[in-house]
This record gives sequence, structure tokens and C-alpha cells, in this order.
Amino acid sequence: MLQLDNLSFHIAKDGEDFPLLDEVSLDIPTGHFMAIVGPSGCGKTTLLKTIAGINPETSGSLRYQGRDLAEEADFEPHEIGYVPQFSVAYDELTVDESVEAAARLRIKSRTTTELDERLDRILAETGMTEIADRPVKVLSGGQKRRLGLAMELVSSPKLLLCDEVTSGLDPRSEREIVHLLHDLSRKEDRIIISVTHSLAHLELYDSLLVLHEGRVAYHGPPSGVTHYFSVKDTEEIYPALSQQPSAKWQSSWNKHRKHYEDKLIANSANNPTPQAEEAGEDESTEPQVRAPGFFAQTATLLSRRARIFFRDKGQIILQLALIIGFPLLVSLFSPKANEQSQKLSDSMADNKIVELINRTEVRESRLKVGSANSGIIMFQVVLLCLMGSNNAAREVASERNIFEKEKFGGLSSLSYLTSKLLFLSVLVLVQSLWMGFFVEIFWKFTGNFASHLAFLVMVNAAMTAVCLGISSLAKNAEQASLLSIYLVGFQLPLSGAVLALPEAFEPLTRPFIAAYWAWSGAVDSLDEEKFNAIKAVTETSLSQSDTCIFMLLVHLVIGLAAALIGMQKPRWD
Ligand SMILES: Nc1ncnc2c1ncn2[C@@H]1O[C@H](COP(=O)(O)OP(=O)(O)OP(=O)(O)O)[C@@H](O)[C@H]1O
Repeated sequence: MLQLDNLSFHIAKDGEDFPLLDEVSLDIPTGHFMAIVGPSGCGKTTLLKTIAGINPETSGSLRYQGRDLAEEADFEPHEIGYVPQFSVAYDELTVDESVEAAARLRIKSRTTTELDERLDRILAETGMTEIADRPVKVLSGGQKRRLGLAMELVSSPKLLLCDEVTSGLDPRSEREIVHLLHDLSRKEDRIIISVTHSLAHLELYDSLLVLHEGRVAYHGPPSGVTHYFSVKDTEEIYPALSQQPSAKWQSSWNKHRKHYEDKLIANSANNPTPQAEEAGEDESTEPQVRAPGFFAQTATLLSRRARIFFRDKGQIILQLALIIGFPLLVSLFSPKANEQSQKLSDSMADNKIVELINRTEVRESRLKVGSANSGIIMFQVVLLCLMGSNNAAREVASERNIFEKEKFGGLSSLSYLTSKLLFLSVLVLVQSLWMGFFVEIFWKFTGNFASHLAFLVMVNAAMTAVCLGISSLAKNAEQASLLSIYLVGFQLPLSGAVLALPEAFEPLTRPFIAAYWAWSGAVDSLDEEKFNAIKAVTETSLSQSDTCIFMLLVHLVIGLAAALIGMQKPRWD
């Protein structure tokens, strides 16, 4: 039995306490199929989220099988399934792969055979065996809803919460989904609560909850609802609701509640589910569901991310274009940087004017070489910053809903971060090392080349980590992209590599500019001649390579910490 006792959820609105749910009390027997209906905005989704624990209740209590969910133990992730309004599957995967990934993230299977059997059973139960190989992107609306249900059934939840899983479907698909939910509620003593706008197929529900402005107006058998509201047709319920304030509906419901809910409990006792009949209410017969560990979840996420990446043609083309195009672009400037700076002859010219001309020519040649080498390094650094931002800006923000849903199902934020870290590290290494080695063919880096490579890798890694942090903290993918692009845009002007910044300004901005630390560190890795040539053309002070590596590491760590903080923060729509 699921019991809601005076459950309320309030928000602060214009500085005042405002109830979205007000003292909702319900008794829902096991193996029960309940519909929540009510006018738009009456609090149906809010109630579902409060039961799920996504909205913390302001007052009142929730009990499941006698245990207080707030005081004692909350639902284990495997005990509860929540099918939200949005799709939780990736378009690039097939039905089979989506359900398998959901299973691997939520439960620990002893053997592959055990997992396969579970997947086959769920696909058969939800009528998707025939379309198991089909990509999610070609599924119909009804098939997508079935997939959403299948992905929740992997842990055999005792409580399944469905938010408008029939909305927008044609009448036939809607009927099929309601029948499917009805059948699922008859298995494993499962309680299914379904928010719906539709008043069709009410006969399939065990009970109907009518909400009005966050308050219960009715909870009883669907057959009794027209009598209760004194209307001829269910379609007339909403107009009837608007005829008196919700507080009045609530107080009259409180007078009738016991009578109706006793009836529901008596009905459920008369119609035990097949499992309840076989096993009685003995919970000790239930198989133990264990959550997968950190490494198992990380491996599942990583293999799913790689699969999605390789199936996304747009992503592959963009990555190839960046990886090939950017180093090519840098190499176009290599002839100037390869020029040797002229040296002064050991002997002085006899003529003072000739000597002066020689010195001026040497100086000009040195400035040219210095600025070409500085430019080529900064060009590499800025383009790698751009790649880093492209790598990570949308990585979390674009799949935030799915991530929240998976976190709700028991996914650890640390596994999620680690999988992103591993995936992005491969991109960073390929992009940065290719940039370094390819440009080296055309422009010889005279100095410590390994150190130069390290700075290219570090600046890309730092920018990727910071943009991952932005992606994880941002409200949405558009905001994350915009902030990341601004961050890259500021790198070149604030690095001081092109124009020295005003003295008072420089110490304020420098710590935040990854491009400066990578440029300065790479310049410090050059041989003495080129280092001096660059020093001669720039007014910006250069830092030692150790300091530069340290600062880039700080950027990396801050980015990752921000990403983890953002991931741990609940961000439901
Ligand atoms: N966290 C929140 N903060 C502020 N307002 C909220 C919050 N959650 C919900 N609301 C508001 O509470 C009201 C009820 O929202 P809810 O989504 O529960 O309604 P609903 O009955 O499911 O609506 P619909 O049928 O249109 O989906 C709406 O006016 C919504 O804007």
C-alpha cells in the first residue's frame, strides 16, 4: 500500500508561501492502476514528482508498505520507475541497445544470459520484440512511449509513475498503451500511477484521482465519478470543477473519502494479482535487485557514448574538418616562421652608414621571425581552445534531461563524469597531438618539442574541462554554447600575445586566460634564439613553463570540479 497523508508541496511566490499541492491524502493498494486527471496546471506532474521524491514535500508524509519514506528509508532506485513526458532514449541507438543500456545502468546481472533473458522478457511484455533492431529515431510516438516504459521495467519497479504517456497519440495507440499499463499493474503487485489528459478508457483504471488547484476533489472508482460530481458525462467534470473553489471541493471530499477508499481497498482484496495469490504477501520470495558498481556504470556510459559518436555523421564530419582543417590553416603561416633571422657579421663594416643599415636589417629580420613564431604558437593554441569548447560545451547540457532521469534511476554522478572524462580525453589527445605533429612537418619547432606538445594538450584539456563545467552548470545547451564561445573569443585579445594589455588590467585577467599560459609556456620551450626573438616583439611579460603548466592544471581541476558540482545538482525541467 502507498499512503499519502496530508502531503503538501509549497513554493515561494512573490515572497509568499504558495501551495502547489495542498494536503493530499490517498491510500493506494498494491497491484493498483490509478489515473490522475484534472485541468491543465492543477498539479498532476507536481504530485507525481513529489511521490517520486523529486520535489521534497513541504509537510505531510508518504508511506510505502508501512515504512515512512521521509523518516526511514526512501525508495531504492530500482523500486521506483518514472516515465517522464520527454523521451529518455538516444536517437542514434536501437530499441534493443537503449533497453540494454538502461538495464546495465540500473541493475547488476549475474550473467549475460540472465541479462539477455530479462531484456527478451521486457521487450515481449511491451510488444517490442519485432522492432528491437529499429533505431529510436524512426519509432512512432506510441512505440517511443513503449520504449520509455520498457526502459523503466528493467528493474521490475514496484511503483511505476507515468507522466502523460498517452498524450499526442492516435486513439488506437492510446488504447494500446492504457491496456499495456493495465496489464503491467497486474504483474508483481505493481502500483501504476498515470497522469493523463484523456478521459477515455477509464474503465481500465482501478481508481481515478481528480485534482483541482493542487487539492483532491475525488479519488475513487472511475464508475462513481459522474455520480459524485452530479454530471451525466465525464467530459462535464472539468466545467463542474470550476463552479466552486478548490477548498470547497477538498472539504466535501474529506467527508466522503473514507467511504470511497474503503471500497477501493475492498475491491483490491477481492481481486488479488496472480503474484499475490501465488506468493501471498511474503516479500522474502522477491529476487534481490543489486545496483551496478562504479566501473560497470562507467563502462556502459562510455561504450554508449562512443556508439552514439560513431553513428552521428554530422559530429564525425565536424570533428574531421576541425582535426584536418585547423592544422592545415596553421601550416599556411609556416614559411614566414621558418625564416632564419639575420645575424650581425663578426666584423664591423668600415662605413658607419652601412653598419647602421646592417644592424637595422638584422633587427627587422629578428622582429619578423619573432612575431611569426609567436603568431604560429598562438594560432595553434587558440584553435585548440576552439576545439576544446566544441568538444564539451553541449556534452552535458544537451542530454541533461536524460542524465537527470538516469541519476534518478541510480546512476552515480562520478561514473557519469568519469565516462565524459575518458571520452573527451581521447578527442583532446587526437586533436592536440595531430596539431603538434602535423604543423611540425612544415614548421620546425626549435626547442623542447615534447614540452611544446604538452602545452598543446594541456590548453585543449583545460578548455575542454572548463567548458564541461559550463555545460554542467548551464540552464540549457544554448546557454552553454554561448558562454563557451565567449570564453574562447576572449582568449586571443586577453592573452597579450597580439597587443600588450594595460598594466593595471593584466594581473586581473591573466589567471583566467588559458591561451596565455599555453602560449607563454610554449614560447619558454623554444631555443634561446627564437625565445629572444619573441621577447623582442612582445611587451607582455612571459612566464616560466613550470608556472604555465601549473596554471593550466588549475584550470583543468576547476573545470572538472565545476562539472561534478553541476552534475550533482538536481536540474529537472
Ligand atoms: N518548481 C516549480 N516552481 C514554480 N512553479 C511550479 C513548479 N512546478 C510546477 N509549477 C507550477 O505549478 C503548476 C502545476 O504544474 P504541473 O506541471 O504540476 O501541472 P499539470 O497539472 O501537470 O499541468 P499540465 O496538465 O499542463 O501538464 C503550474 O502552474 C506550474 O507552472
